Amino acid sequence: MTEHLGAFAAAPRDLHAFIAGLPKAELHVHHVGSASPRIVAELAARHPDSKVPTDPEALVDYFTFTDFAHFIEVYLSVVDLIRTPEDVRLLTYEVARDLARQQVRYAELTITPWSSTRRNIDERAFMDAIEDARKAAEAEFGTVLRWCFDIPGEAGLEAAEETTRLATDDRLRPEGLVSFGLGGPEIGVERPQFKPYFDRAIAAGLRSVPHAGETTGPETVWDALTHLRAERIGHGTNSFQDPKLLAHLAEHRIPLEVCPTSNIATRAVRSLDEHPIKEFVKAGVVITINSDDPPMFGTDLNNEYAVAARLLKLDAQGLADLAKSAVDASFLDEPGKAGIRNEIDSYTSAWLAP
Ligand SMILES: Nc1ncnc2c1ncn2[C@@H]1O[C@H](CCC(=O)c2cccc(C(=O)O)c2)[C@@H](O)[C@H]1O
Ligand SMILES: [Zn+2]
Repeated sequence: MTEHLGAFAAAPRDLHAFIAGLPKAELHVHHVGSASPRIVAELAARHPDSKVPTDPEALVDYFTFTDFAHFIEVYLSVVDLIRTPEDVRLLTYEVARDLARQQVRYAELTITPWSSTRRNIDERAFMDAIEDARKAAEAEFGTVLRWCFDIPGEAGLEAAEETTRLATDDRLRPEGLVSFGLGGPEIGVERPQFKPYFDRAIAAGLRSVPHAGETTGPETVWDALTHLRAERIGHGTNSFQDPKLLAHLAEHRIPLEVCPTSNIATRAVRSLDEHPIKEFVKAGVVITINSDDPPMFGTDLNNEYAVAARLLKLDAQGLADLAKSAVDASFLDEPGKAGIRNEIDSYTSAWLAP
């Protein structure tokens, strides 16, 4: 990707059109955090005891956050709207539809099953709902979905135990599950305490993708690498503060799942122009571009690619290379990866042809 820096040739409008049609992979996007304003409003209307607005326009204000803790508080009020297996199925199917509209061919969706099972959604019915939506989405939209089950760190070790059980029990574990994560606030939630749970998930064949360095410093990223054996890092934003860490990520080709607009919306970073994405590229770190909780942050994956194009001064070929980096860093099988890479190449050649 680096070779395209400084080659911002196409007009921005053309680049937006290029991005809109570019086949993409999304590696860091949360299930509940992807609920569109229409779905949130529909669920809120079904559950009038909730404080979530029923009017999609009022949601814009509701989704304006003062800090990360406020974001999590609002996030949990939306989690509270998901009360039945049918809510889970509808949400998952509609999320897939929104991804397909953006030419997302493959997505790893982060799901927090504990948040649903503790709200008395039957665990078997929960798994069936997400799998049913996954299969329907693949058949109807051609978008392949895979799951990352994450521990909500702040909820403690009981939630960790339950998440690990749901992810590793052969009778429950859904076919689409590929990875294991750790989310929520980082302050006061030390990564090493989750080592035994990650060990069990990894032993069961899952890949390790914890959030780290989003709201705390580079030491949390080191902890995620050392104790949780992270293969990719969710955000990793504050890695830029430690040159040795950047060198380590680059040398071991551990990708960062960068979500630029999310970091501004949760006030983890002051402005897009101050985002360390340029430092990551300069240090040779593999980056992937992602949307995190798109409607809550007023963004989508296409917009995140446009942001990356601006910050990294990328042209169409640079954007295609970025899209291929996400395919390479994904947990899709090799034939699946090759298929999307080929699609990206043919689309880009046709776009660039005179
Ligand atoms: N940018 C983000 N960075 C980090 N995480 C993010 C981000 N976006 C979304 N999340 C999600 O937030 C969840 C947090 C849930 C949580 O802490 C909690 C605590 C106590 C009770 C309950 C409950 O359900 O009752 C939940 C995480 O598991 C994660 O999947
Ligand atoms: Zn996230």
